[in-house]
Amino acid sequence: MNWLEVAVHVPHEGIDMVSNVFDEMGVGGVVIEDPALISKYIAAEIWDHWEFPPEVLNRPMPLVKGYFPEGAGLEDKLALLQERLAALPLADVPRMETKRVAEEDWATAWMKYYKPVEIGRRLAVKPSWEDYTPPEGRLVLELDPGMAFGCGNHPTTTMCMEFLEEIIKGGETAVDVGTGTGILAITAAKLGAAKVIAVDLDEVAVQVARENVQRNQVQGQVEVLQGNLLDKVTQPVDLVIANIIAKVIIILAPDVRKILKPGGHFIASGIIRFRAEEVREKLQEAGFKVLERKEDGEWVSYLSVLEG
Ligand SMILES: C[S@@+](CC[C@H](N)C(=O)[O-])C[C@H]1O[C@@H](n2cnc3c(N)ncnc32)[C@H](O)[C@@H]1O
Repeated sequence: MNWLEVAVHVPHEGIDMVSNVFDEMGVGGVVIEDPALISKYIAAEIWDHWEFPPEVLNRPMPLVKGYFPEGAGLEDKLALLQERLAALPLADVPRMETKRVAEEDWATAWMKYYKPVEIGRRLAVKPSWEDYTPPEGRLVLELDPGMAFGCGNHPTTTMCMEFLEEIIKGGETAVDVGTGTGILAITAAKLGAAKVIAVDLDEVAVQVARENVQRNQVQGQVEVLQGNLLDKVTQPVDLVIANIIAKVIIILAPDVRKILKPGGHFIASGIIRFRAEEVREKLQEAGFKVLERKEDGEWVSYLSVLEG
């Protein structure tokens, strides 16, 4: 099925009114792009990292977008929408723009961005729909990311994989906090970890990670659980991996200390560069010695060890 995207340009005070018009017409999944709100969030440092093109940030007015299925009755729906927008108590009638969107573009557009990628000295990640023959000696992870994060194409993930390659000797127990697709837990298992608990808050990620664990036949080593940070973990482990964000790493560090065996490692990633020193201090305060720092673009990852 194809869809018609209707973008309505509206002043800030009209955003809720236009969303409500879409809702009343049975249009679900309304998208709001409000440059003032985005700028406010950026200024308040609510996001560690953001990527908005200048045309979104500099747009003079917010946009409210709704999606109509193409087919019989579309003209009437658009006429009704126009009528309802004209009746809103706003100084000017909001301007409307339309664009066709093909269903298959939505469903599969992201797939073209995922290609097989070789990571570190011994690892490779292959999306499940791509053909790839690894060079001798590379361990291949086969992943289908679905709606979860982590297909080996983000530096925060690849830096963790490189650390895992360095420290896993075989037989370790580990926890992967915020597992997404399960990529880091599966990496640890393929490198020889004996037991990995992979946790994510998001039930979609948990489902995707479980499928990827099966796909890579590491179900004997990796257990995927839905949970908040370390709330499902009680046993002491040799290694904790967390690729989340700086704020969460800071909160997590004292709890990681509680479940790590003495001399255990903590791989912390997803740290935006401007918060990297603050994270290092918090790691040290929590009793960790930072062994190595990696950086790639705006992102920093630390490998640390529990002292004492
Ligand atoms: C940046 S992704 C990392 C995914 C994967 N580990 C990787 O390295 O590519 C962060 C993941 O952490 C999960 N997450 C965020 N907050 C969490 C929390 N409080 N407890 C557990 N998981 C959390 C998110 O749902 C997301 O899947």
